[in-house]
Amino acid sequence: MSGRLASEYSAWKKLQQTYDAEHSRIILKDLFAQDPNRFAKFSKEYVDTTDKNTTFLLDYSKNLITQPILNTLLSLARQAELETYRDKMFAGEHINTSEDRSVLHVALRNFDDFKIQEAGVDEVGGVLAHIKEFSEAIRSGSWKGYTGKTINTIVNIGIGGSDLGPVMVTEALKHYAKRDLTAHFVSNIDGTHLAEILRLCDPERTLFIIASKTFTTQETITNAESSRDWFLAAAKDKAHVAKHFHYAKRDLTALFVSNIDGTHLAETLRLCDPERTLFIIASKTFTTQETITNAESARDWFLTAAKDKVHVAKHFVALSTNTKAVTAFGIDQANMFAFWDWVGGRYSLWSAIGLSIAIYIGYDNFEQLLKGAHGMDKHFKETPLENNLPVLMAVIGIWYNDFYGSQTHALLPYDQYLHKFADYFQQGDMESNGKFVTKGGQRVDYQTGPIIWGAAGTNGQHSFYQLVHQGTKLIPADFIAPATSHNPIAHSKHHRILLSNFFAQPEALAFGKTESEAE
Ligand SMILES: O=P(O)(O)OC[C@H]1O[C@H](O)[C@H](O)[C@@H](O)[C@@H]1O
Repeated sequence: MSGRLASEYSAWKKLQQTYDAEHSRIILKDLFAQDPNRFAKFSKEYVDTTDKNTTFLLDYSKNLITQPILNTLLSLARQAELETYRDKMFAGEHINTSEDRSVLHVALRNFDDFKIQEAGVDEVGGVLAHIKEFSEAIRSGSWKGYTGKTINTIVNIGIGGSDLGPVMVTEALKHYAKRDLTAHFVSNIDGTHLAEILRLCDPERTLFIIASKTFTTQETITNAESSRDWFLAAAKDKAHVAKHFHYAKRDLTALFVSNIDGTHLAETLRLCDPERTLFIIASKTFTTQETITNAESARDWFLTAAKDKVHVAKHFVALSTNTKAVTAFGIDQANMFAFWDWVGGRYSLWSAIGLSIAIYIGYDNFEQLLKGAHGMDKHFKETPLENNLPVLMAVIGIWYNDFYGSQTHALLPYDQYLHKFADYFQQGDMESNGKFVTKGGQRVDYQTGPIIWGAAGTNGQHSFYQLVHQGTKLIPADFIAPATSHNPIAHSKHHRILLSNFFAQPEALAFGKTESEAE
C-alpha cells in the first residue's frame, strides 16, 4: 500500500516458495485426516457487538491453506501496512490519493460511534432524517401525486452503484417490503422462495404452472407438491386443482431502470400510472449519460399526462452530490437527497442512494441495515488480523488468485433472497481491484483481483456446475473432497457441491449456507 509492488514483500516471496514446494501435497482430505480440529481452527463465529443475537459462522476450513500459509498471508497484510491504512481510512485521511479524497462509506452508518473529521460527515444525520420523513410520507400515503392519489410505484433510475446496491438489497430484504407482486417464478428448492411467493397468493385466485420438460426435476416437483398442499389446505377438494387465475393487487412496487437501451424504460413505464408513480433519479454526479437520458425520457412521458411542469416536483426526486445539475433538471432542491464525494459509487447503497430501499422496506428496517453494517465496520476496525473476518477472506482470496492462479471467483448463495448478490458484488470487488498500478504509479506484475461471477447456487447446479465439476480442470479435482469421517459434510452430492463452492469463493460463506445448516 505504501506504493511498493506487493511481490517485493518478503512474505510474498515466501508464499511463492511455499506454493512451488508444497501445493501438489496440499490435498484437502489429507489436511482433515491429519488434524481432527481443522474445522475448529479454521472457522470463526461473528457476534455483532451491538446486537448479540446477530451471529454467523465463517467456515474457511475447506480452503487449501495450512496454519503456516495463513500466517504468511497475514504477514503480507502487515507488510503492506493494511492496519495503518485501515486506521487512516476510519480517521478520514485522504487515502484516495489520485482524487485527493477520503473514503468514508463507514461514516454513513456510524451513529456517532467513530470520531471522524471530514466535511460533510456531520450532515449524515440530517440526510437520514430527510430519508425517514420522505419514505414515511410515501408509505403512509400522506404524500399525494398531482391528482391527489397515493404513490403505488417507485421507479429508481440509476446505473452502477446507483442501481446494483438498491436492487440487491430490495431483493434481499423483500420479506420486509410493503408490496404485492404480479407474476411470480419459483425455482429454488430453498423453501423460502416458494413461501415468500405464497404469501402473495390468494388460493382462490392463483394459477400454478408447473414447467418441467421431464416432470422429474427434484426442485420443481418438490415445489409443485408443496404448492398443491398449500392450495388444498384452503380448497379441500382435489377436484379444485384445476383452474385458477391471479390478478395484480399491487400495493407498492419498486422498479429499477439502468440500461440506456430504450426498451428498459419503455417496458417499465408500461407498469406505471403517471398519477401514482415516483421517479427517483439516482446519480452521484448527475452527469452519467445513461441515467440522465432515461430521466429526461421519464420526465417527457410524465408530462405527456401531467401537462404542467409544476407537477414534476411531486413525482421526481434526486439522489446526488450535484445540486446545480439537479435543479437545472427541474427537481425541487427540497426533494434532493444529498451525499458526498467521499462515498464511492459501489458503496452508495448506504447513502441517500438507498432511498428506494427505505421506501420499500420502511425506514426502521433501513436503519437496522445500517446498524448491521456498522457492527461489521467495528469488527474490521478493532479485531486483530488473525480473527478479522474480512481480512481472512481477503488474504485467502490473494492465495488463490496470485499463487494458484485462479482467475475467477464464483459467489453462489443458496438463499433465494440473495439471488442478486453476485451482480452487486461484481462492482464492489472488480471496480475496487480493477487497477494496474501501485499507489506509487508502478505497473504491477501480478493479478490485482479475480473475475467475480455467480448466481443462486441451486439454479447454478442446473446450468453451469457441470463444467465446474466435470469440465477440464476449471477447479482442480482435489477441491472436491470425498466423504471422510473427518469431513462429515462431504457425504452427499449436494454437500460436495457446497464444499466446492467454499473452496473457490470464501466470501460466499458469509452469505450462503453454513456447515451446520447444510446438514
Ligand atoms: O451515480 P453516478 O454518478 O451516475 O455513477 C454511476 C456509476 O458510474 C461509473 O461507472 C462509476 O465507476 C461507478 O462507481 C458509478 O456507480
